[in-house]
Amino acid sequence: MEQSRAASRLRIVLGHLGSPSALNIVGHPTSGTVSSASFHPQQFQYSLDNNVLTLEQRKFYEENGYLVIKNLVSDADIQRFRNEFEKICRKEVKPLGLTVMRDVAILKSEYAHSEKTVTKVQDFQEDKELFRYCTLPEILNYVECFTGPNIMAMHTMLINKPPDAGKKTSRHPLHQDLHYFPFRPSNLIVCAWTAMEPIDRNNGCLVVLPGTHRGSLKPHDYPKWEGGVNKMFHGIQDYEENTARVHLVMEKGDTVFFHPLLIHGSGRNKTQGFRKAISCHFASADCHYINVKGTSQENIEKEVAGLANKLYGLADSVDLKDIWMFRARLVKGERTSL
Ligand SMILES: CC(C)CC(=O)SCCNC(=O)CCNC(=O)[C@H](O)C(C)(C)COP(=O)(O)OP(=O)(O)OC[C@H]1O[C@@H](n2cnc3c(N)ncnc32)[C@H](O)[C@@H]1OP(=O)(O)O
Ligand SMILES: Nc1ncnc2c1ncn2[C@@H]1O[C@H](COP(=O)(O)OP(=O)(O)OP(=O)(O)O)[C@@H](O)[C@H]1O
Ligand SMILES: O=C(O)CCC(=O)C(=O)O
Ligand SMILES: [Fe+2]
Ligand SMILES: [Mg+2]
Repeated sequence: MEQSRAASRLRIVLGHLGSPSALNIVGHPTSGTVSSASFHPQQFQYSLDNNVLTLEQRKFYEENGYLVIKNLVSDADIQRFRNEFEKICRKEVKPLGLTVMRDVAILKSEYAHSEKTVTKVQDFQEDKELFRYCTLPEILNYVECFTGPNIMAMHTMLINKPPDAGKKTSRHPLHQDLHYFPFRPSNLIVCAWTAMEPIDRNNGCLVVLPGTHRGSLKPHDYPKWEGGVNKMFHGIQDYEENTARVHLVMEKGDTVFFHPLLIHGSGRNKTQGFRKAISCHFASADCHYINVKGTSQENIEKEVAGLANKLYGLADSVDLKDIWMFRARLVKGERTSL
């Protein structure tokens, strides 16, 4: 109660921010003045006013760029995602537009099609079962705290990190997801990533550098790893070696929401199991596309355009924007811009 009153006061203080929810004042009007010593408007630039996050959770995200919600997705839902993923691996279903990735270390192996050859599937927006993840009310309830009410699912993945074949290729180098995205503003983008089983340092949990979302987008390129690097797994070349890394140990169903500038990666899978997580990047439909030519993102755009050319015969000059518009899906509210 105390918190929601504080929140409604904040809405008044922060009215100038201009977000629709910031102007939508609910609760008790307050005529008293608010001491600037107890409120720091500038600290609330990464999340929107809402009655979902506690003040503590909101402050944590503002400071750290991520927020873990325990036990958010049910076992029953996770089992359904798992079943559908297995069907995809066995080629019993072939969703339109889906990209199937194999780990660079096992490309030449002789496995039959099974979950043992698939490292990741991307762009499952046409798969009803998997896409349910992006529409779960419990997920969207939190997403809205960052995107506001008009929500687009922009990018989807189910990651099946394989046992490391000895070359450390199962690692994901430290990166910022915004490197891959030609839309802004970054503060209206958030990733939801749900552990489909217990995940810790043994099977390669997410590793984050807290607070790095407050920095800028850094140049990315392939890390110079001896054992090889997966296609498009770009990493940051010159991050602060001294920045504290935090390993996110998660239980099945736990979900982390994180900012697209947060530097993160994941470690090697030292177990014999395939470590599974499902995720979606959401953005406010009010975001706009940008032209990345002349920016540090040009290298990834060229690579994606090259792939589109090879796989679909699209012109090399194809604008990334068109690909994003085509696979983006509205999940709540109105499709205003993206
Ligand atoms: C925020 C978010 C976006 C962050 C990220 O997810 S970062 C990682 C994003 N990664 C991607 O988007 C990768 C997309 N992957 C793909 O499109 C596919 O997996 C492809 C790389 C095109 C492979 O497609 P596939 O149908 O398997 O085609 P092929 O078996 O004929 O292979 C075509 C050529 O690609 C090579 N390849 C396949 N998988 C990998 C790999 N994991 N690492 C490095 N190279 C790879 C393969 O050796 C082949 O090369 P060539 O024989 O043509 O020289
Ligand atoms: N010193 C480093 N230089 C560059 N990248 C690093 C460094 N340390 C970690 N990383 C990146 O961060 C990711 C996670 O690191 P982490 O230390 O958890 O994984 P790991 O080295 O595979 O396993 P572990 O340290 O638990 O044996 C790695 O995949 C790697 O991409
Ligand atoms: O290893 C993971 O599950 C996270 C991968 C990741 O950060 C990404 O694909 O952008
Ligand atoms: Fe990522
Ligand atoms: Mg390490």
